[in-house]
Amino acid sequence: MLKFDFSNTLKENVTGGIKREEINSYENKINDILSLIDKERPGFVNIVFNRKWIDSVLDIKDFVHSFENLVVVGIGGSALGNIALQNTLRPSDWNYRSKEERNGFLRVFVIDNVDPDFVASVLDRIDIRKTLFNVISKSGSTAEAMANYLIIRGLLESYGLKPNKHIIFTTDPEKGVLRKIATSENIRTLDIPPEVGGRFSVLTCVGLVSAMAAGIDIEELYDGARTAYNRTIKESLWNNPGALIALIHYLHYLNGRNISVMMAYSNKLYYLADWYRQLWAESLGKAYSKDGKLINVGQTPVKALGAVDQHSQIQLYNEGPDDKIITFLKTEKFERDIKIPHVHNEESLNYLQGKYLSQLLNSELSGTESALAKNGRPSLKVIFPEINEFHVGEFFMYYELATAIAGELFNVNPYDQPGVELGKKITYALMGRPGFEKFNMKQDNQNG
Ligand SMILES: O=P(O)(O)OC[C@H]1O[C@](O)(CO)[C@@H](O)[C@@H]1O
Repeated sequence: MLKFDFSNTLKENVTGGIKREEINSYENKINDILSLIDKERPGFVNIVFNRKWIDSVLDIKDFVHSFENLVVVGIGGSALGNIALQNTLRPSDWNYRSKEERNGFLRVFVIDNVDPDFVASVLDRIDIRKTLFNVISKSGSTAEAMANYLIIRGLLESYGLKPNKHIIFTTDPEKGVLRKIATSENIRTLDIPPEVGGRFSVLTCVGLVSAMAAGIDIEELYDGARTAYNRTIKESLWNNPGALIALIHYLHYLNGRNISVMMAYSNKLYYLADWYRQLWAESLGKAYSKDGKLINVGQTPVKALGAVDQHSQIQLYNEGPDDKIITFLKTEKFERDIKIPHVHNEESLNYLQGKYLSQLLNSELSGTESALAKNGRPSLKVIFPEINEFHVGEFFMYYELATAIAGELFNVNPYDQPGVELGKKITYALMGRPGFEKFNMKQDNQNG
């Protein structure tokens, strides 16, 4: 199981920490929240207790595996889970490996942004005839996903390839333009459960298709997620990582720590921090409380990579404003390791020669953690015994649950995102979409 270390968030170890008694005083409230969650079973929980989503993906397994490349087209919650799964559970050179080295599994690319240089570079790299595109959009209307869909569709047609042989849609079961096109053109579709928001959707078909395509064990992901759920619902507060993540972040926020840094000491785990950023930001950054009061709450999630950001951010974290709570992600087992050879008879290099890179990286984590603690700065640690499907499934569920619990503590609705709508409407107006003319308030500023 994933391991957690909350000791450096506590007053007894770190001057800026929280007192145990303060945490204990929330025990009843947390128990009430957990009972509510177990009673209501939010959509992101229900999916892992239902085989439907795994089965619907397995139904198209042969079709998916008849291709060499899978390109996911989507953005935000329709992309970040895919990116996290691929980068965490596949080696970083996966897409450069030969088919044999990939054991016949597909290369996976994700086109999220509408940066033309980026989109062109992905499309240049793949043989379109051997490529399946999974266009993912829950709403079926997001401008970036739709634009990139139209581009790949145009490309397929220019090659004389039938769209319904190269595209699948992952979208709402009823609503949206993708559903409409799918019905009229007989394009394969997978459903996103309407009650699961994009940032909570990684374990729906949204993340499962690309995972299966790359040979990731989707059953294990689910096992890990279910284990995390059961532990969160059953365990008492001090043995309950999901509840403690939420409560400790909330209490530190009340003490002025309005930034939540997730710092991974593993390039693979870094992509989980990217996924977490959307989850924590969109879910908890809200203007209004559930009872309609203007509160403007939210903790800004920041991602960082150890040891790289020790040489960029750590000065600030140690000595700058005391406004951060830091989460370290650590792995106890790297897939590979490299021994640093004895090359020089040189005193100042002897502490490195003969050691392993994993030892150096994890020592750097300990050094950073201890230095922060000495400076009174709180941190917690999530420890992966190894980076595998089970633990990644656990991680997703713990953080989704922590977000739901934090939503109750902050008294906000963690499942909506009204703040992204206005910008979307202005974009539609600038691009000339009928019905949005009145939002064209930025026209004068356009193009400088
Ligand atoms: O899956 P969709 O509907 O295209 O939405 C993509 C993303 O856009 C948002 O609605 C707003 O950024 C996110 O919540 C969502 O994950």
